[in-house]
Amino acid sequence: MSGSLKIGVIGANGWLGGAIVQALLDAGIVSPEHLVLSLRSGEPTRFPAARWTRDNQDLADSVDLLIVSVRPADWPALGVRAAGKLVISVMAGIGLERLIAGLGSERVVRALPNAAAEVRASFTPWIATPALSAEERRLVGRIFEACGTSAQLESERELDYLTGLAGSGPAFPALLATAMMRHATAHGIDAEVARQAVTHLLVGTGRLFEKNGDDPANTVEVFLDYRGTTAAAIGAMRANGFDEAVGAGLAAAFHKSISMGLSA
Ligand SMILES: NC(=O)C1=CN([C@@H]2O[C@H](COP(=O)(O)OP(=O)(O)OC[C@H]3O[C@@H](n4cnc5c(N)ncnc54)[C@H](O)[C@@H]3O)[C@@H](O)[C@H]2O)C=CC1
Ligand SMILES: O=C(O)[C@@H]1CCC=N1
Repeated sequence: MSGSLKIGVIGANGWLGGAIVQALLDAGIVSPEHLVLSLRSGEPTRFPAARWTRDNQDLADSVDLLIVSVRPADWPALGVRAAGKLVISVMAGIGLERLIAGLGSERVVRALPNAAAEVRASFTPWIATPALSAEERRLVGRIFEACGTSAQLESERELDYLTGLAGSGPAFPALLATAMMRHATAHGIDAEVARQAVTHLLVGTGRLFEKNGDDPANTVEVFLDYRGTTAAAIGAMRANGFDEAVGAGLAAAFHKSISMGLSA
């Protein structure tokens, strides 16, 4: 199906849409002359060899695969019909039923990449309607493997849950890093030194997890065994509600994913 596959991306001037387009080009899944990209206002800043348009219906009519990457609040006004087309939506919260009804296509995928698609390191859960063929599912897998790694799910409830854990995910280590930097600088540590420290600890921990393929809880246990500084810190963090705060945050994202879909 790929090679001469024509791909259209609505919202390609945005953060995630642009990251996906770059990943598709880097992986050779599409060539620039087979890309049709849309933007709402201004001038395109990237992908000069692609065809840019402001006419989303013309874009949908011109391509084999349509990717919708506008914000959920912009979905109701989009009004694009894509009967007979394969469509991938990366919008948080908009469920398969609404996508099928709005687009007029039965071949729809809901996917939740994250911001790390920009560096080909997104984990992307996705779910497809039964109408997708095995070949189309392989294509969807290839697209999200180009953005990092991916997993096809069986239930939309899992996708709603993972909208927080995976889609919003990079924001949470960033939140931890912000709290650590704030504390360090309040204790007189130079801001640039603190920034380097938290950046390397996030990158380094991620690499260790990848290398060991281990349950993160084992890493925590190994550190607790020293009964030293780390155990003192973890004990104090847990006594102050660390686990409960993370759980409440993920539950809030799960509920928001469902409620956004009802209101958007
Ligand atoms: N940024 C992220 O980390 C993630 C984003 N998402 C989802 O991806 C979607 C896009 O998010 P971002 O790229 O972050 O937002 P963004 O605001 O950077 O990009 C959205 C783009 O869509 C354009 N747009 C809006 N209406 C349009 C229309 N009618 N025609 C053409 N273009 C139009 C906007 O001008 C903007 O450039 C959202 O639905 C979001 O829920 C999902 C997971 C992660
Ligand atoms: O925050 C949101 O609503 C989604 C998930 C990450 C970006 N957009």
